[in-house]
Amino acid sequence: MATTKTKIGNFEFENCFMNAAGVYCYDKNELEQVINSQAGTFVTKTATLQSRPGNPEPRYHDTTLGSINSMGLPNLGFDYYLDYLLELQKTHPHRTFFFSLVGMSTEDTHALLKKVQESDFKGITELNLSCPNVPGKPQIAYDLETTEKLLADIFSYFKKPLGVKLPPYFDIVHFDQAAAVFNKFPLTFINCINSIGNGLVIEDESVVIKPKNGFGGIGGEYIKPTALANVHAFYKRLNSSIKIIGTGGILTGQDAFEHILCGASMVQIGTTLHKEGPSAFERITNELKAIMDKKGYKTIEDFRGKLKYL
Ligand SMILES: O=C1NC(=O)NC(C(=O)O)N1
Repeated sequence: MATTKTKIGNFEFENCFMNAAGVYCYDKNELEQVINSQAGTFVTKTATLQSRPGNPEPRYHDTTLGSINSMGLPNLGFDYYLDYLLELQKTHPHRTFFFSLVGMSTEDTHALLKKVQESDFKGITELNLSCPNVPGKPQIAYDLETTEKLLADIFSYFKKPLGVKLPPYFDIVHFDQAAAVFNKFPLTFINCINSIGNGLVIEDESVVIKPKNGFGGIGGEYIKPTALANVHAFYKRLNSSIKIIGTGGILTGQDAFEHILCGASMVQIGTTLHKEGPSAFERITNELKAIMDKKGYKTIEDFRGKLKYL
């Protein structure tokens, strides 16, 4: 029987599936459900220095092919998630979890990361450089000069495992330029992709979410081709020490197989988890194992990154 174990940095995980930040991770109750599922680990909702109510509702809407959201980074605040993560280090000492965070300003981002650096947190930090839904705030990683300066400043003091959550890029030159920036830093991983920002879903004659006149991040089946392209583009360009987390359009084991074939070492599930609940981890894991068994792959390393070209 195939195993879907994986490794990110110096950490091993029993399963290469986890939630995507924003889904099943707002509070202890939701995170506990992911801990108790077949997921290999979890990532918290992106935490900001102070708690945030987020955008006006309705701000999330499922569609046949996926979802649209403009949550606006609602979260219980950095201290809530850090306290819980430190508690889990006592109750689940052999597990490693991800802490997603971002400041509402550059100063806040540094304040957050300095608090993590000074804390006893032993897990992995995911810096969210790609939220498309805070009015007036750009998706940071679309500004590569700012991103490079931010990472240079961060790595002058931050010595714990750190990765970045990226927006989708759509231009080969941007893949080249972004990879050249990321290769300058000791990143543990990059996570491709966040939702495709500022899409518009209409039902009858109306938008379906309230914030920003209905503009929101798109997830689900719609975004798998873009997610796969970003995973593979960076897999081919980054130093092998920087692992890739694949996020976007995972509905089945086949979708996960494709993300790993493109180079992903971990796969995050968002929209499908929101629709199906944590039982999706067991279903998708079993579907992937069945594909691996059929093809004679024992571990994900047997086919990771080995996408064939014509
Ligand atoms: O990074 C994010 N991506 C999303 O699609 N939505 C959330 C949010 O709006 O909080 N954040």
